[in-house]
Amino acid sequence: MATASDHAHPRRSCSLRTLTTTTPFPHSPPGRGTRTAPRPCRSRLPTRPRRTAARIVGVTALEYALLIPVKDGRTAKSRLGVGDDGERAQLMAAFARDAISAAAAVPGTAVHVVGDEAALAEVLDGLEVTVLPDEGEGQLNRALSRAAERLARPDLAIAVLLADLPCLRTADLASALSDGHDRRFVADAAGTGTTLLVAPAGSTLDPRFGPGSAAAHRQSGARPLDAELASLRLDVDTTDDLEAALRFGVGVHTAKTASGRL
Ligand SMILES: Nc1nc2c(ncn2[C@@H]2O[C@H](COP(=O)(O)OP(=O)(O)OP(=O)(O)O)[C@@H](O)[C@H]2O)c(=O)[nH]1
Ligand SMILES: C=C(OP(=O)(O)O)C(=O)O
Repeated sequence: MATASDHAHPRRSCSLRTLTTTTPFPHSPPGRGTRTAPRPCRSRLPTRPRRTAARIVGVTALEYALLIPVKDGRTAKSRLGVGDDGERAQLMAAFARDAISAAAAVPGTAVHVVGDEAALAEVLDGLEVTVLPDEGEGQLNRALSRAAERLARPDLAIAVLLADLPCLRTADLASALSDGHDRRFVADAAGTGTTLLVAPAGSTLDPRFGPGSAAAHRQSGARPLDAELASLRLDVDTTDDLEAALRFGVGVHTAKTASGRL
């Protein structure tokens, strides 16, 4: 179960855009208000977001479905030269928990992890996400396209955030999601990969993740976001990346898990 110390975010309701109350919300963009600390919720298939309820309480309605693909920890982060398979799996889980915790706090956004629900049970324990099955047969882009098709709705934008972003700050993600209405992406710090792809409502996601994905997304017509968005660009694939992330500042899970490992 996630605790109140998860990125210092209070927990939220699974029905989105919850109620106005008194709990401060540390990483919210200015003026976005506060939240309750409701119960976490997970299910295999998402129900339609309850927008009516959001309208009744007069706060932000659902605008974005955010897909976060997470691999089974046993095969993840093979390029990370830290520890054995088990330790790498623990680090990957910590990166994912920090990224998901920050993402789940963006107003108007529902987080859907794409992956194997049973294998990820511990990683996702207590987080406010739904889980969509990985139907990609080993192909990340296929898994993302299938998940997007499951959620498709004319008024819903769909975005993909990779899970290896232990530094992610809610404000950076909120800023990127609200920067325009076109199909757009955020390149990683190296400029070659992609950490976020956003497809506006009514468009096709057309994900092109993998080696050289920044160029591939640009060629597909997506617009690169040029704002700083530092915490959204620091993906961790290698030990050097992890060191850079630790220097920048990681979330609580990664800080704890990485401690003494480098
Ligand atoms: N569900 C799902 N997630 C994936 C798949 N491939 C990659 N991911 C996730 O996508 C994100 C980016 O992937 P990579 O950086 O290549 O991560 P990785 O495959 O664990 O790392 P390497 O083994 O070093 O390539 C990470 O959050 C992965 O967990 C896939 O086939 N299915
Ligand atoms: C899948 C990607 O991530 P990475 O480069 O971290 O493997 C990507 O950037 O498209």
